[in-house]
Amino acid sequence: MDRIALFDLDGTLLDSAPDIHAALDRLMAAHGRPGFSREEVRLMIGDGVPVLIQRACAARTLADSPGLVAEFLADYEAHAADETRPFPGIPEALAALKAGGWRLAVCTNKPEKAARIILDDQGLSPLLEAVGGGDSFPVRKPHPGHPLGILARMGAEPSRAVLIGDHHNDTRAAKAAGIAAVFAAWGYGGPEMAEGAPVAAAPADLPKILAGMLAGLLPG
Ligand SMILES: O=C(O)COP(=O)(O)O
Ligand SMILES: [Mg+2]
Repeated sequence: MDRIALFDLDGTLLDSAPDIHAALDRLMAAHGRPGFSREEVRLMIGDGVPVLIQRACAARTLADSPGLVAEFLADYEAHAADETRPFPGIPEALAALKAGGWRLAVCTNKPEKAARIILDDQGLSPLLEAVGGGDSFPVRKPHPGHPLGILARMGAEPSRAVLIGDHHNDTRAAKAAGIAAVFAAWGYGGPEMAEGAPVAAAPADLPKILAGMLAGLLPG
């Protein structure tokens, strides 16, 4: 019986804010602007890099442009795995799910190239069947076409999947796609972003919660 766990990346599998913050502050400094606090950066993460840059530019009265996005990405890709690490308990939770027969994939608004750089660096890529980034499809979360596109690549049914994420973009994409959702409370989103989805307090809780949800999924 097929079962698929789709994981969000930033704030769910990875504590990636330190490297995003550092690259964003370098971009601001290069353009004569002050940097941000870590909390400010966490609140700007979730809608992909173009929106991150848009938000940062708006906060620093800097003209937003595709050039700035490219400038950020070139720097970020070179430093994406400097300090970024899986949250404590994530490697163990992924290994337990995999051993329990779950097929694992990533559904992130982070650009696919940067996502793959970190997943390779942290040795997580061999556990994953697919990685769909914010630039891998014509749409991204909260659009349901993002997780549905990944499931289609895997030849898998939405009714057999659970999407685990830390942002309302995750819970909304899952709901619109007919995919079960779990909210990752250890991430960057406030508790209101669960929007009614079951909440996992820590990565170690995932195997049990997902096993319980599987019982509620359609047989097949
Ligand atoms: O890069 C972002 O803004 C968000 O990425 P995520 O979808 O993995 O949380
Ligand atoms: Mg996230």
